[in-house]
Amino acid sequence: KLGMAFKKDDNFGEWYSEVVVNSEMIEYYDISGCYILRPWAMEIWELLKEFFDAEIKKLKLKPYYFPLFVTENVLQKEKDHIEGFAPEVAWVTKSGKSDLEAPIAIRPTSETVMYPYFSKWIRSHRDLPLRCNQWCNVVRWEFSNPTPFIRSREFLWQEGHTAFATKEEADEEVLQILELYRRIYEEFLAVPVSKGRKSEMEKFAGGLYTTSVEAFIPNTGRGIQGATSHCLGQNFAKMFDITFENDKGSRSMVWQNSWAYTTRSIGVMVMTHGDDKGLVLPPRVAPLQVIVIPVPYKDVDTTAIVNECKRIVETLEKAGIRADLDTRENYSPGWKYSHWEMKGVPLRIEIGPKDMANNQARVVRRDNGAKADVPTADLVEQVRVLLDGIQENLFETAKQKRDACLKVVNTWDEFIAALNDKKFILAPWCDEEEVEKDVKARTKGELGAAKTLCTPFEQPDLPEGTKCFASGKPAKKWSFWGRSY
Ligand SMILES: O=C1CCCN[C@@H]1CCCn1cnc2cc(F)c(F)cc2c1=O
Ligand SMILES: [Mg+2]
Repeated sequence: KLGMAFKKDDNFGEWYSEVVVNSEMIEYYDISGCYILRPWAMEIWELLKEFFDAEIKKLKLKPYYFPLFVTENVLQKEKDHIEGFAPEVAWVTKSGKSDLEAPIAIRPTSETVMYPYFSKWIRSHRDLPLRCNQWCNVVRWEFSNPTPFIRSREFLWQEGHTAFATKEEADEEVLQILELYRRIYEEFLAVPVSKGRKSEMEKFAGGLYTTSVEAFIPNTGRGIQGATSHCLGQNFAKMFDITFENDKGSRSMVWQNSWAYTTRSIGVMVMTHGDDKGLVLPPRVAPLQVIVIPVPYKDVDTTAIVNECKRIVETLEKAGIRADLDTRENYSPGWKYSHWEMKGVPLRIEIGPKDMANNQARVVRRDNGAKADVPTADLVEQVRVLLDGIQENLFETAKQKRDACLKVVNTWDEFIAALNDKKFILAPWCDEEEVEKDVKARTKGELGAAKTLCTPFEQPDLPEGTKCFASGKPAKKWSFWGRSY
């Protein structure tokens, strides 16, 4: 099937669903909220994982794998850790025809699975820091509208869980990981994000503080959390008795962090860069960076053209560029152009008789459609330049679009107008939770309520006497507000 039935600016939901299927990333599954991730998605996940895993190994993280299952009493260990989450927990209650003695939960996150063993493994300060990361799936039986990559009942993620002797070490690592998440989004997925701190109401209830990278989807005017890095303080050390003998011979509780990014990141990339021809892939995460297509001509030697295409692919692959050719006889060149545009391949190379005669290649960019005739002798160099140019252009374009949606407001009326205008709102806030709750109450409705997305680390100047947009009280900080996913 070629071409898109829905336009991105007309029907975003249907457009998105069509792009992820037509680009062969996703196959819908017969259980709601569950999706099949096909190679075109998994290869992107693996490219991100390759980068992130290498970076956390530099930070001395060790790979672990903990069980998928957790007992009821362990999961319930701490009320405020999973309070409010209970409806999302999936349970195994039978094996075959017989009931299990006690129901077993499928991990929605792994704190309660891991921390009893952290308690066992950490005895003295020589056992610290403990740095554990696992790549796995988690299950959260959510009921709000399921969306491929963005909100699914099972998703893939990495979850890092670390323990330190001091708060300083924990605080430092929280930000080191957050910077890696910024790089995942900005340097690989070409998606601009804002680093900041979650409010007391929006943070992970079991932790001390939460930092996150926040993205924004202009088409829906919704913020979306890209990844999160929590300092847990000593809360879980207290719950799970994770202590160590310090150098004074007494016992101290450890300081812990936990952090994650998920396959949601792929969905954010699709939403950000996709267009009405389909997916648009940033080269650094493109499973295929160049597709070479022979353009045969009547009574011209097709074999020579195909051989030239093979030679070009080999040359590009030797240079570390992910390239392939499409020699399928039963499809026209035009059909192939549309197919590989739908899949978002950053560069297309067309080789026809004229190109052969002139020892050149016709190179076409997916992001802006620009065409160039490149001498085959310069091809590797030019392809590298073009791929870097596409990566940069996608990021800058996304940044400009996101910044065009940014609205600084100072009053309630400005806030409501900006909210209804699908803006990414920056507003002065008195930092009172009651006010946050009040804004939620006053903005709830069909599209969901507005909430704080994060308080950006980069704070604009806050002139003395600036009032909170919602309460009129003295503002303490600038925060991002908006509807969200
Ligand atoms: O966000 C992270 C990073 C990786 C490790 N976990 C933390 C906090 C997860 C917060 N959270 C998030 N969702 C949950 C859903 C549940 F069903 C449940 F039982 C518990 C949770 C839950 O604790
Ligand atoms: Mg949730």
